[in-house]
Amino acid sequence: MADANLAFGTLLLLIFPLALLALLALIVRPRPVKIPLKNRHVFITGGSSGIGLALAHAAAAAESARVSILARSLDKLEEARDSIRLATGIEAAIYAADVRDFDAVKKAVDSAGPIDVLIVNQGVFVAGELEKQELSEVRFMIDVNMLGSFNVVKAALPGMKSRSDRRPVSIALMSSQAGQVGVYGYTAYSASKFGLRGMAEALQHEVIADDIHVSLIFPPDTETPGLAEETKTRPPLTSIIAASSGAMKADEVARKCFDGIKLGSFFVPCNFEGAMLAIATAGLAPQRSPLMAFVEVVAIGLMRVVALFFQWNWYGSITKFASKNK
Ligand SMILES: NC(=O)C1=CN([C@@H]2O[C@H](COP(=O)(O)OP(=O)(O)OC[C@H]3O[C@@H](n4cnc5c(N)ncnc54)[C@H](OP(=O)(O)O)[C@@H]3O)[C@@H](O)[C@H]2O)C=CC1
Ligand SMILES: CCCCCCCCCCCCCCCC(=O)[C@@H](N)CO
Repeated sequence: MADANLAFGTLLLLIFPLALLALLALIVRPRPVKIPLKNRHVFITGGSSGIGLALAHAAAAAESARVSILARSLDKLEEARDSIRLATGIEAAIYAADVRDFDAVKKAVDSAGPIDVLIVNQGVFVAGELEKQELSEVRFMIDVNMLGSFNVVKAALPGMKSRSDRRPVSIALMSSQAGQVGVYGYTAYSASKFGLRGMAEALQHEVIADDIHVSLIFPPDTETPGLAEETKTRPPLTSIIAASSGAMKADEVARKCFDGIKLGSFFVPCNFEGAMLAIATAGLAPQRSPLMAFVEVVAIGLMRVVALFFQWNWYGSITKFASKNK
């Protein structure tokens, strides 16, 4: 009897997880891939400031053959180019264009030449309750963050598909943890970032046959000029909820991005809270790592409990604020 129990226990504890892992290894899609950075062309939108600038520095340091950055202000682009040259000796190509202007983006992308790693990073954020926010601000965030990303991908895709270098290539979209969970003060911003997820999932279906791999990056609050500007007018509740996830430095985020891009990871979380969010919001996202798939399957129930605790805490803060302001 004791033997039977032991055997049964061993079966459950050992064989079941191993069988699950083996099954997942057979079915995870897309298949595992390695995307080399060395000697390749990395094109970064919003590459003149914050996370984008850190990405440009990291790409140059990774011995990319070429680094191109695109943003609106030529002054900031030139400053960025100088700082990249100073730090790495690499001369980045700069393109002044607004992502809302498809023709301008197309012109920049065409003169930059075929792209191996496209990082669609530009973004704007103005926090505020929808009731107080102007519709022009809502439109601004949707236009730059979402439609702007469509413009960039649409402009770059033909060249990426018809590349002569047959090695795998990457399209990475900069979302945010506010693109995984709706946050007070971020109705428009969260919508613009959640939108990128739908785009990324569908796009991956469409481009996998061309060996193009989509990544979706989810940083927490990150120390950048953009965040410094945003915090001046951010509602206290937005800051309180955002502080549930530890703040990061731009170059730490950049490092996580390239780790994820090189493995073709669909979700790229950046910190521990991000890893929990990735599991809690896995849904039907593609997953190419059998081990991560295993962790998702095993931990998803527990992560739902953790998520409910976070919401319990956030609704507590919201209620406290509401009664204070009555
Ligand atoms: N910082 C944070 O806390 C977090 C940021 N993110 C996301 O990371 C990305 C970068 O953010 P961050 O580094 O903080 O931002 P910054 O404001 O520091 O930099 C934004 C970059 O985007 C460019 N940009 C803005 N609007 C446009 C436009 N219409 N066309 C072309 N380029 C544009 C800016 O240059 P210019 O103004 O000259 O055009 C600049 O290079 C954004 O998508 C943001 O949503 C995600 C999570 C957290
Ligand atoms: C399983 C559950 C785990 C839960 C962890 C939850 C943490 C969520 C915090 C939300 C953070 C939002 C940051 C937005 C950053 C951003 O994009 C702005 N700074 C604009 O740039």
